[in-house]
This record gives sequence, structure tokens and C-alpha cells, in this order.
Amino acid sequence: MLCSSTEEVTPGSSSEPRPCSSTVTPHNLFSYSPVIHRQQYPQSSSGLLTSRGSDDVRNSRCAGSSTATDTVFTETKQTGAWWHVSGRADRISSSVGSSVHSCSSNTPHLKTTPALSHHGQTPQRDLNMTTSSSASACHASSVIVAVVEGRGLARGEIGMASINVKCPELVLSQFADTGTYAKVITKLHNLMPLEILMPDTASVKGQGTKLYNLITETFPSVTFTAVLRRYFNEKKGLEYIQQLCVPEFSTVLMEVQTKYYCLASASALLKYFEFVQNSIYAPKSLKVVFTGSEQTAMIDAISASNLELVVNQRDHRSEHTLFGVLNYTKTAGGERRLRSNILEPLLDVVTVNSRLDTIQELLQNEELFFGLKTAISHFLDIDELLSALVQVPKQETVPVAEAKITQVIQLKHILEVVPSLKTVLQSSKTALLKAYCTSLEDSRFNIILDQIKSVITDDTSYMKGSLTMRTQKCYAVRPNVSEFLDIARRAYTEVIDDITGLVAQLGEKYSLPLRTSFSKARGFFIQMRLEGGVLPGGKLPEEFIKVTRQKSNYGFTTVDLMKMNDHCEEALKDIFHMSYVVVSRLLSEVYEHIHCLYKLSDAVSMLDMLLSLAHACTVSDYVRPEFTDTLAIKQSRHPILERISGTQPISNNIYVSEGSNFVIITGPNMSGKSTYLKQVALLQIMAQIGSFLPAEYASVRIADQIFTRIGVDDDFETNSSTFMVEMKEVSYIIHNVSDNSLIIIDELGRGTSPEEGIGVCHSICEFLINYKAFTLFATHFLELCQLQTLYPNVENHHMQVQHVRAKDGRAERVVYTYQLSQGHSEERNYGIRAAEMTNLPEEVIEEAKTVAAKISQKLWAKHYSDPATINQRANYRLATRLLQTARNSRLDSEGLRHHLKGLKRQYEAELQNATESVENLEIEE
Ligand SMILES: Nc1ncnc2c1ncn2[C@@H]1O[C@H](COP(=O)(O)OP(=O)(O)OP(=O)(O)O)[C@@H](O)[C@H]1O
Repeated sequence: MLCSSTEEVTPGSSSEPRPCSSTVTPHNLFSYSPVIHRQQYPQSSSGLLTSRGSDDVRNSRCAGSSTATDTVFTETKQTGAWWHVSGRADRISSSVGSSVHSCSSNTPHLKTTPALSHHGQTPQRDLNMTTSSSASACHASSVIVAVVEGRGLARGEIGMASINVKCPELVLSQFADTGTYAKVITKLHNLMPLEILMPDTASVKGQGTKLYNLITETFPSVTFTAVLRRYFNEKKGLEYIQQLCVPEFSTVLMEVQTKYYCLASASALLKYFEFVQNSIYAPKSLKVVFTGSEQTAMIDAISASNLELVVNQRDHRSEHTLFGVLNYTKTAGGERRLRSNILEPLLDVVTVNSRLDTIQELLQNEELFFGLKTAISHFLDIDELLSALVQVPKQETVPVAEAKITQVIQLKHILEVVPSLKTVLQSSKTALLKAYCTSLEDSRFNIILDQIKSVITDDTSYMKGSLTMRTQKCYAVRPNVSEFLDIARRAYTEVIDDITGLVAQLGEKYSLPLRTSFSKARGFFIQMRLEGGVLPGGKLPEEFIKVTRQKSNYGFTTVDLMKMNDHCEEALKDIFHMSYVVVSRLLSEVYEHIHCLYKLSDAVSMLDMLLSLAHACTVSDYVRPEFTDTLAIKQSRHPILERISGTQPISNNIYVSEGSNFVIITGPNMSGKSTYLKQVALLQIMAQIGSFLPAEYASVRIADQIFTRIGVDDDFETNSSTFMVEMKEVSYIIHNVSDNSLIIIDELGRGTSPEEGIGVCHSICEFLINYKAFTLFATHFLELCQLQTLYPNVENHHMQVQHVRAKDGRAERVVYTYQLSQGHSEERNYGIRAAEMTNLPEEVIEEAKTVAAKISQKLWAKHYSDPATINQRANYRLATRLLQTARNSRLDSEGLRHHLKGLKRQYEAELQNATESVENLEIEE
């Protein structure tokens, strides 16, 4: 073969046409040209071209060509100007294709189906959890999002609606966000939208709202469309949802009916589809889900990137991410679900435990594990199929006809593998698997399959390879269903026979080893493999044209073969057209039951994800986590490091509890601090998606938010803003922290002078110490370790290093153990030690050591000898304790007074001690 996309045609192979039993009549009964209509944004006669953020380019070109990268301001005849677009205006069109989601009278109305049977709270919740998962996971580049923000007092209240053009699911959300809009940005990052819609009032040139500016700056390559504010209409949004939502998901109405901003976004989004894409969804055809931020843990976009959850920071194609470590999925749906779960881990312990039960069963029952894996691997992308099925094409072209036939074959294929999945699930014991098994006992699967089989031949199946699949499509409809179709197929068979005959003849004529081959681009052509690549006579016969050569493989055609190819195409057009008529009729009958596919898609993607998580446990030694109030993981390992190195990294214990919820980690450069911090966050996320962990024992406290502030590699270009970036990130944490958060801060304050760095770190630590959030704080500022003596909930730990003397007893070498130990690091001047390893002159190093020693002593003394600071600190501690007492106390007023007196005495004693210790300090001037 010349290339992988070509297929060899051999007599008797599956590509060989099958006979059809009809008399031959002139076969060219239908002739119509294949027209590929691409949806375009409607163009106004008075359209202006403008550019986002730049007035200069405005009016530079005339409307009428919605070319890529142009920014178009358009108006429809019906509505007047109501949206304007910037960015690649043609991208949605190509994504949506030339279809409409029709609700015309001949579009079948989709029926209500009973809710999934309830098998206890756990599985039911997970069954309904498809929302956030598939929501954000569906195909990245085909999601359109509408965003609106409340005005006046409601500023900061955000409504979002998103839809994936490849997956008929409308996802709504509404939440309060802070001035940094981190939640909106995070959600948008997770959705990876193709286009973002916002009200025009938010994007007035030069006076765009903060949110608008932030979104357009953060997503410069995403098409931005401003829609008239009045189309963000919550009443219309509710009407749309009532009209379009599949009855099975109609409980969403109760959730969203008072959520005005997400309804408003939904209204604008669906209106946008209606007018700009010239398409509407069929009534009762959309899965509508609401994803409140309370269902999943919030991981902001920067943290997701720092932790390399789904994208590796250095190489975007690398699989060295958490997703890469856990991804053993077999289906596109499973992969999407895993990705979205990693970005939005669960908060509900019951649901997480039900997943863990399932994984445990899969690990214990090998037959079930491999049986399910095999069954799942046969499924195609159900979401994409479902989306295509609920679209009714506006124009009946050959590609559309061909696509519909493919969809029916795919549907048949999917439904045929359902029983094998059900059979495997029947032996399962855990609630979640049993619930999925029950959800597959839906009579609609068989009803649809029977309907399909009444029209489509039994041996038609979905196959790889363009020629094989073409043959499948060609002979999909049963013989005798349409007389003209049988005739056309006969004609096609004859042309194929002629082609094979011609190639055989040419082979004989020139004594060459010729074969008939097929590729999508060339159609039928001739292939020849010559050992040694030397042609007899030095050249190919004249009649062989369009010659290609790859090593010893030649590809070519002849004028006759090209003509035959044309006949073949003509015959195919007729076949596809007539098959399409039959298939459309079939689909209109099938539509009524099609919603069982939502259930199937949910089951397959979830099972695939759980199998993938179970598979990860078999690759390395993982343990099931339990959920308590403490984060305690014994001998934990960094999951990505483990994958990268191939050998087991040094394992470490993790312990953070309410009593010691603030851990300061010190240690020299390269000692493993950052790795340890990331490890904690990654394991937390793994636990919350229902994965086992790389450790010997694991107890995890559910975190509602995971924040990270991890220093990026020094970069001279961005260095000027390093400190600002740090401060912005940490300010986001401070504004959003909750008692149940997990906070990872690495090397804060590097971007400024040490004095200010220590000051900033100190005050930020004191702020965070006051929360019950679990915080791990890695720093080179050893001064911060003093916090342990000031606050009972602070613990110092450090990364151990060893000093090994060379045999000659002189040179000393540092060995990194990557072991976490209690207490703060005793290492000093490790920066200077690193400098020593370079070629710096000895006197420079010595001078550096002297100055560093003096400065650090002075700094420490200054910080702790200042009486005002001592007083302030003591006051702060007293206030904190009072607050804690008031919060926790069940004391009556007398008891409280007594307690306060005790605290006061303690406070005075501490103040006295602190003052004395400062007086005793020897300060070297
Ligand atoms: N537990 C471990 N087991 C094996 N190798 C490790 C471990 N932890 C870290 N390492 C290795 O050490 C390297 C340095 O680790 P890391 O960046 O975490 O150090 P650091 O203390 O944060 O350094 P710096 O203070 O300079 O940022 C890592 O790239 C990794 O290869």
C-alpha cells in the first residue's frame, strides 16, 4: 500500500460489491449535484467591518464576505443590528455544518421516558452527575458560551449558558464571583469555547466592563460576539428551556426558574443559534443541566495549569499530566468525562465512595474488569451521534445523505453492543454498576434496533476504512425495499467489476504486478510494488498517468480508469440518495425513542472513566482513600513523577489536621519542596474524583476549593511583573479562601526584596492561619518558621539533605534525600552553595557569605525587637483566641468571662516573655 489511507481491492474481499436482485434499467434516475452549503453569518447591506479594540481598522473593508479574522458588525433584516462578531467568523459555521435543528411539523417530537430507576442515593446521584462532567468535557472546540453579569447591586452575579454543537446538551450555571472573576475564567478555561457571547452593553468600545476586558484578554483567539442586551431575556430563556428540554431532565426547571442570569444567557445563546446559525433545536430534544458551583470543587485556571492537570506546561502534547496518568479510556465520552472530572472534582463523599466501591470491585473481579473493558471498547462517540441525529439537514446533498446513512449504521452498531455490556454488568455487585445495568434494561434499545433491522441488512456494521465503509453504506438498505435502489447498486457492482477487470488486463498486457486500490482522495487507482524499485524498460507505460511513487510503491491511473471512477461516483450518488430516502423514513420512526441514548452515553462514559481509574491502579500500587477530617497519607508518591521516571520516586507522609492545619516547608533549592506540594494537591484531586492514590494509606478531607500559588521559572522578559503576578494570585486566594480549602503556596515573595518578601509572607501567613483551611507553605525565608512558636496550629517541616564528604575529606557534596522531616531546615547559605558550583571567584563567594550572615541576623532582630510589633502580635493572638472561643463556645456568659480572664493572664505572661527574650537578644551590629 502507498499510504495508510488507501485500501487494496481484492476480489472476494468485503469491498467487493454484493449482488442485488433486480432487473437492470437505466440507472441514472436521479441526478443532482452535490452542493456543500456552509452556513454563513447573515450579512447586512450596510454591514461595517470593525476590529475588536482597534478603531483604525474599522470601515476598512466592505461586508459581504465573512472572511476569517475579520470582525463583522452585521444586522439581520428581521431584527436589525443585534450582534457583532470578532475573531474567526467562519468557525462555528464549519463546526455546525449545513444542518438545522428543526422543529418543523415533520420533525418527530421526542417523547418522555420514565426517570432512571432509583437504586439508592449513591448510584442515582452519579447517574445524574453527567452534568458537570460531560458538560465541560464535550468537544473542546465546538462549545459556544453566553455570559452575562448582573448590574448595579447584582454586579458580580454571573450567569452562563453553554452548548456544544456536537452534543445536544445545554449547560447552565449561575454563581457569585469576585472582582478577579476567577470563577468565570476558570469555567471558560474548562469549557475551552469556540465562541463567547456577551451583551453589547458590556463591550462598548473603550468602556467595556472589567469582565468583558478580562475575557477578551484571556481568550484572544476565541471569537467574541456582542449580542443586544435585550436578547439576554430571562423570561424567554425559561420559555426556551420549557420548550426544548427532554422530559427526562425537566427537573432542571425547578433548579433554574429563579436563576435569572443563567436563564438570560440561555435565551441569548439559543436565539443566536436561531438567527445566526439559521437553526433551531427540535422540541424536547435538548438535555438541559444546571451545574452549581456547590457540586464540584473549584480549581482556578492558574492552579489547573500549575498542577499540570490536563496540560503539561512545557509541552502541550506531552502526556505527563494527571490526565495522562489516569487516562486509559477507550471512548471519546470516557475521555471527556475524565478530563472534566479532573478539572472539577466532586464534593459529595457519598458519590465519591460509590465510585471507589466500583473501582474496588473492578480490581477484585478480573472477569468483570476485562469483560467491561472489551464491551466498552466497541462503543462509538454516542454524544456526537446523538447530536447529529437530532439535526435535520436543511439541504439534501450527497454528503448529507451519506452522513445520515453512516449515522444509522453507527446507531445500529452501538445498539448491538448494548446487550454485551448489559450481560457483563449483570454479574456486578456494587450499587453503581447495578444501577447502570438496570438503566440499560430499557426496552427502547431493542425497539430502535428492531426498527433499524427491518430496513438495514443484518450484516451491515460500522467498520474502519473508507472503501469498506463505503461498501457498507452502499449495501446497507435491504434488497427489495426500493426497486430503483437495487438497480443503482447493480450498476455500481458492474462498474466495480469493470475496474477490477481493467486492472487485471493492464497487468497482463505489460506483465506488471498491478493491483486495484482505493483511497478517499483518488478513488480507485492502480498500485504496483516493484522489488528494488527498478522498472522494466526504465519507465512506466505512457497510458499510466498521475504517477506517484513512495520508495518501491507506485500509484497511478489511466484515462479509462478515471472514467470508470466517474461512473462509480454517479452510481454512488444515486445509491446514497435513494438509501437516504429510506433511512430518513426510518429515522423519523426511531426519533421517538432516541432519548434512551442519553442514558447510554452517560453509562458508557462513566463506566469507561471508572475502568480507566481502575486500570491506573494496576499499573502502580494505589490505595483506596477514606474521607475524614484529616489529610493523612502514608508514603505518598507524586503520580506524574512516578510515570515520568518509571521508577518509584521517594515517598513521603502527608499530615495536615485541624490542630495543625498550617504547614511551613523549608529546605534548600532542588530538595523537593515544590514536588511535595504539588503531590499533595494532585492526590487531593485524585481522591475527589474517586480514584485510588499512590500511597500505602490515605485519609483525605474533602476540599471545596484548591488554590495554588506556585512560582513559575524565572523569565527575564516577565520578571518585572513577577511580583505583581504573585500578589494577584495570592490576593485571589485571600478573597476566596474558605475553611475547607486546600492551599498550596510555593516561594511567595521571591519577586521583591527579602525584607518586603518576608513582611508580605508573614502577614499573608497570619491571615491564612486564622482559617481552618489546610495550607502548605514552602519558603526559603527561614524567618517564617517563627510562626510555629506564635501559633499552635503551625507546624514546621523541611526537606532533608545530607552532606557527604569526598574521600579526600575536603570537598563536601549535598545529597538530596527528598525526605520530609519535622522542624525547620538548618541549612544555611544554600543559595551561595549553589553559586559555589559555578565558576564564581572564591573571594566573591566569601564576601557573599559574610554579607548574607549579617543581613539575616539584622533582619530577624529588627523584625522581632520592635516593641510595637510585639504588642501588635500579642494583641492579634489574643483577638484570634477570643474569636475562636466565641465561635466554638457553648459557655454561658459567666463561663465566657472566666475564660477571658484566663486568656488575659496568659496574654500578659506571653508579652512579658517576648519582651524579655528580645532584651536578651545579642544583636551584632
Ligand atoms: N520525592 C521525590 N523523589 C524523587 N525525585 C524527586 C522527589 N522530589 C523531587 N524530586 C526531583 O528533584 C527535582 C527538584 O525538586 P523541586 O523542584 O521540587 O525542588 P524545590 O525544593 O522546590 O527547588 P527550588 O527551591 O529550587 O524551587 C525534581 O525535578 C525531581 O526530579
